[in-house]
This record gives sequence, C-alpha cells and structure tokens, in this order.
Amino acid sequence: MTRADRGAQALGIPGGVLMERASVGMSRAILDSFGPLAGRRVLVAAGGGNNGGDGFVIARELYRAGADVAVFATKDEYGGDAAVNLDVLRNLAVRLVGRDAFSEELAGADLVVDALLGTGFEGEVRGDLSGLIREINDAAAPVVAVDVPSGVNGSTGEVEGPAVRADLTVCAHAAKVGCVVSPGGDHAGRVEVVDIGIPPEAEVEAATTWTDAASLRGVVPRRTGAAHKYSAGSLLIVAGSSSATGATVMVGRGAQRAGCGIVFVVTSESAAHRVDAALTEALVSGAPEDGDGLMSGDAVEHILGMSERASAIVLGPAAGVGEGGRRLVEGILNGTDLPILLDADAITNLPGPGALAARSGPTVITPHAGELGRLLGTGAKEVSARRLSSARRTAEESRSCVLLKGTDTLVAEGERVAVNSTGTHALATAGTGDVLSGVIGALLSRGADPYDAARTGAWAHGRAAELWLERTGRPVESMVATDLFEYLPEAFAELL
Ligand SMILES: NC(=O)C1=CN([C@@H]2O[C@H](COP(=O)(O)OP(=O)(O)OC[C@H]3O[C@@H](n4cnc5c(N)ncnc54)[C@H](O)[C@@H]3O)[C@@H](O)[C@H]2O)[C@@H](O)CC1
Ligand SMILES: Nc1ncnc2c1ncn2[C@@H]1O[C@H](COP(=O)(O)OP(=O)(O)O)[C@@H](O)[C@H]1O
Ligand SMILES: [K+]
Repeated sequence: MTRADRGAQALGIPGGVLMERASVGMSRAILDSFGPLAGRRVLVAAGGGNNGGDGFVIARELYRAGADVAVFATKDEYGGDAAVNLDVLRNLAVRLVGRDAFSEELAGADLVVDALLGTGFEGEVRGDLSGLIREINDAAAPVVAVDVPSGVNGSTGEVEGPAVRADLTVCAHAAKVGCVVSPGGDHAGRVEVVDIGIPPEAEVEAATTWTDAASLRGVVPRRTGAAHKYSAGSLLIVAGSSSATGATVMVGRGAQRAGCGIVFVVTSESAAHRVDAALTEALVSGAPEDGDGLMSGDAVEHILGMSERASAIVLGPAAGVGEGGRRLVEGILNGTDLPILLDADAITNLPGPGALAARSGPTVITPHAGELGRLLGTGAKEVSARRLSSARRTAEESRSCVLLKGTDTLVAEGERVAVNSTGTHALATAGTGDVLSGVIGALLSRGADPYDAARTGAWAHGRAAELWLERTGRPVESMVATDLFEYLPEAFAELL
C-alpha cells in the first residue's frame, strides 16, 4: 500500500487528493452502514499521522451530512495534509475536544470513528494511545475503523497489545492483510474497500494476495474428451487405522468430487473392508499393521508399489502417530517423486520442516495451528499470534507449499502468500480438514502445481460450505463435514 501510495504521488497526484478521495469514499461507506446521521453524535479519534488526517476529512464529511461531530486529536501540532484538513475543521461548527473531555464524549456518542493508527503502525501501542483504545472498546457505540483497526499491524495481522474492535473497517484502495488474517482480522468486523484513484501505473505486485474466483481463472485443470480414468487424475490415499476409517472415507469422497478419475486407498489391513464398503468407486487395499491397528513401517513397500499407478498421494489423516508412522512417512517421502500432500498425523510424524526440503517432488502440507506449532517446536499459541510469518517461515524451511488452516486460510510457497476469501465458521466441525485434503489431493493428481492446487482447494472447500449455508438456510452449528460433498461440484462450477 505504501509503495502504491508513493507511486501515485510520483505520477503527480497530490497526497492530499488521495486522502480526500479515500476519506470521501470511507464517509459514504459509513453513511451507507450507519446513516442517516443527521442530529446523531459522532466522535472521531484522530492520531498523529495520515490516518488521523483521514479522520479529519471524515469528520468534515459527516458534519456535512448533519451529524453533531466532535474530534479528539492526539497531537497539538500537525503537518502536511493532516494539518490542512484539521485547519478546515476550525472554520466549521465541529467541536475539537481535549483528552479531558474524551471519555464524556465517548459515553454520549452514537458512532465512534477510529482514526488513531493505520498502515504506519507496527509493534505495540505506545503511550496514552493504549488507554484510548481500551476506552473505545468499552464504549457502547458502534465503531468504524479507518483503514486498519488501531493496534493491529496492517501488514501481518499481528496484535501485540490493545487493539480497537471495530464493527466496520473501511480500507483505502485494498483490504489490508491485517484486516483479514487473524488475530487482526477478528478485530476488523465487516471489511469494505474504497477506491482512492490509484492509476494502474502505480499498482504494485503484492507479496500477499487474495484468492478470489477471478484469481483462479484458468487454474483448474479440465478433463478433455479423450480422457481416461488414469489421465483424469489418479490419487493414492494412505490414511486411517483399524479404529479410524471415517477420515479415509472423507478424503476419498472429497477427491472424487474434486474430479479425480480414480482413487486408490491403502489403509490398515483390518480396516480395509470397511473403507471399501463405504467408498464404492475406490480401490481399497490393506497394508501391514502393528499391534495397535496402525499401518506399520513395513507398509512402505506395499504403498510404493501402489503408487506406481498414481499421479499424486495424500498421506496422513488418522494414520496414527508413533515410530511406525514415522518410518512410514520417511519411507514414502524418500521413495517417490510424486506430488505428496501431508496432513494431520503425517505432519506430526515429521521431525521438522527441514525433513521435506530434500524432496525433489512437489510437497504440500496442510496443518492447523496446533500441528504447525508442533512441527516448528514453537507451539500453537505462537503460530496463532503470527500466522503469516509462521506460514512463510515453514514454506521457506521445508521448500514446500504450506496451507495453514484456521478462520482464515493461508497458502504460502516461496515468497508468496495467498489469503483465501471463502469459508465460514460452519467449517469448525470434525472432518472438514479431511475433505480439504482430498480436494487438494485430487487437484494435484490432475496436474495442478502445489500452490494452485492448495489455493483452489481452499477456495472450493470454503465456497462449498457457504453454498450449504445459502441453500439450506440451516444454522451454522448443524453442518457436518459430509454435507460438503453435495456442494463441492457447484463450488467448482463457479470457477470453470
Ligand atoms: N497519501 C497517503 O499517504 C495516504 C494515506 N492514507 C492514510 O494514511 C495512513 C498511513 O499514514 P501514516 O503513514 O502517516 O501512518 P499512521 O497514521 O498509520 O501512523 C503514524 C502515526 O502513528 C504513530 N505510531 C507509529 N507506531 C506507533 C506505536 N507503536 N505506538 C504509538 N504510536 C505509533 C506515529 O508516531 C505517527 O504519529 C493509512 O492507513 C491511511 O489511513 C490514506 O489517506 C490514503 C492516502
Ligand atoms: N471458524 C472457522 N472459520 C472458517 N473456517 C474454519 C473455522 N474453523 C475451522 N475452519 C476450517 O475447517 C477445516 C478444519 O480442518 P481440521 O482442523 O484439519 O479438521 P479435521 O482434522 O477434523 O478434519 C479447515 O479447513 C479450517 O480452515
Ligand atoms: K485506524
């Protein structure tokens, strides 16, 4: 954003014009959500930078819309465009209030505009700003954040101290990463984007991008008329144990609904007949198991034999954690160059991200914060606090594609990270991750590269859940993972 901003100014567009356009657009969005504001009390809290400058213009616009506007500015002296816009307010019947009157104004406000900190903020909030943020969060009135909720790092979503909890965040030019990646994303409320007039010459390629349907155009492999079941994608699923068959079935169904031509399954010997009965169209075989009913290291030979008929492998869900599992994972990683997706127990059985770096074949891992915390040795809390950097670091150390699950889903590979745009908390139910593995595995088997397979899989999986909600009108709490199968085809149809 900073580079795009500078680029626009280098083309000759004055910063003040950008600020005006941003703030006029933001004011319109505020009025659309909370208007009409005639006679209503609005408190604008403005910080010392350009985010505060936006706040001054918004104060002017809401005043023009008839609101009774009070502005608290954290600095005594301003410079640049912010100073110009503050001076305008002095000529209007907008009340400029001091710190002593802030709390009282807040108590009487119908709407609060948080323009304390924007993209220029990082680290932990210093000084009296923490107190202001806490007060805003305790107030009854709805809160609109300008560009980024103050206290949230707009570039990463990290939150190190107090941060505003907004009902609406209006972003200039593009949604800021911090408004969608948690924990920052959990502070932003609804996110709207307003155009501020940045011309294409000033657009920059961002390292972090947004996976929407448009960004996936042409990415999903199509089946041609001359296809046969093997050329349409042949996936080998290595999953489950004698006491856990459901995960395997869900990976298989997910893969079939994502267009895989043929699904092979290898599971524990004693579980094979149950998986076979549940997955009509798949070819299921049993592999040697240990005393606990988990596939043992001895299963490697059988699995590598089966892999000769496959174009990709999904390894992991419910396969069990332990010495046998570690030998299994190691044997398969070293034994084939096929694209491999590792999920769940297969991730836990890895000694560390470096264990994947030596592979010559493409690798995708799909951990949630707990699994990634174990893999990195940092713990789930640290991963959840720094999702973007955790995913990036893992992608770098493993030289693999990393899909980090959660309320937002990140896909990191090399220098790039994509933030998924679909999904709902209806997905917070057991087994949805297994379905996702199957979907991504199918796309790998059909020849998609790991980054595209992971981005597309996450998008279609999230979209299927949204479609289930839209079509059935049922409460989020009643979704079960198998509900996704009916809606995956429709989600893919939207991409084709
Ligand atoms: N041409 C432009 O530059 C445009 C800027 N825009 C707005 O300007 C914002 C960026 O402006 P700035 O770069 O001035 O940055 P900010 O206004 O986000 O923040 C800078 C201010 O925050 C203070 N600060 C930084 N870190 C702090 C910390 N840890 N604790 C307490 N205070 C801290 C600084 O001392 C400074 O006063 C955007 O978010 C957006 O709202 C928009 O108006 C669009 C155009
Ligand atoms: N609150 C939420 N909002 C959106 N998506 C969620 C939420 N909670 C979980 N998900 C998604 O649901 C899936 C859960 O996967 P996982 O935890 O591996 O489940 P399981 O292992 O039971 O299959 C992931 O794709 C995750 O991103
Ligand atoms: K802000």
